[in-house]
Amino acid sequence: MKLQLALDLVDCQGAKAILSEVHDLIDIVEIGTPFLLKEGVRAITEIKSAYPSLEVLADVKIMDGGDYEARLVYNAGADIVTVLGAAASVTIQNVVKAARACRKQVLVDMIAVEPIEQRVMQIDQFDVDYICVHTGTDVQAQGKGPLDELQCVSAIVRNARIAVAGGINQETLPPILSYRPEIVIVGGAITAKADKRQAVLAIKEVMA
Ligand SMILES: O=C([C@H](O)CO)[C@H](O)[C@H](O)COP(=O)(O)O
Repeated sequence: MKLQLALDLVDCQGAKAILSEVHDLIDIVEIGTPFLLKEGVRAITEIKSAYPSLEVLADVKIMDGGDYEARLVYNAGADIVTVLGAAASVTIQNVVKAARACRKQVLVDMIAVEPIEQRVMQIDQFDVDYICVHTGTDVQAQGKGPLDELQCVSAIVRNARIAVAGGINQETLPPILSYRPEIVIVGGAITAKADKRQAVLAIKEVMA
């Protein structure tokens, strides 16, 4: 099981400051969507150059132009690229082709896909590396989390590995772990804390 740290509301300087505190404790660093919108793909290159031993996931949330956008991001240094489960199947399949050509990986973000079951079963046939159950920040604000969808998706996925994201913290993590996701994605529960290293250590203690 891997811990992915999502860096969303940062710039390159802020991201490097956080990583200087916790880089040795995490497995994957996510260049979050707001971070990418703010800094562009150069953020991927800067972070990968600074921390080459970390896997870098670029949360570009590809919705179209699967081959072009995936290659753009892989060439910037990303190890994993995200594509939306809401995108056309051909878009997801084009991202997978680009990933295999670049010897990189694909995570399909199921954010806001309803009903999720049938679409997950379709996508699980596309040779994607990860399928991510994800409760977006706007839906989190309505008091919702990823647990119910994770229970459903864990029961039907046969090929892809499972990732989970959406407001995960020390308190909400234990029931999530019972479904043994391959990647646990945590953002605000770490980055909003004054002592980020202690926050990561607390999360890892629950994961152990
Ligand atoms: O992908 C994310 C969201 O859509 C904002 O871009 C976050 O990185 C993801 O939800 C993890 O962050 P937290 O929900 O703060 O743990």
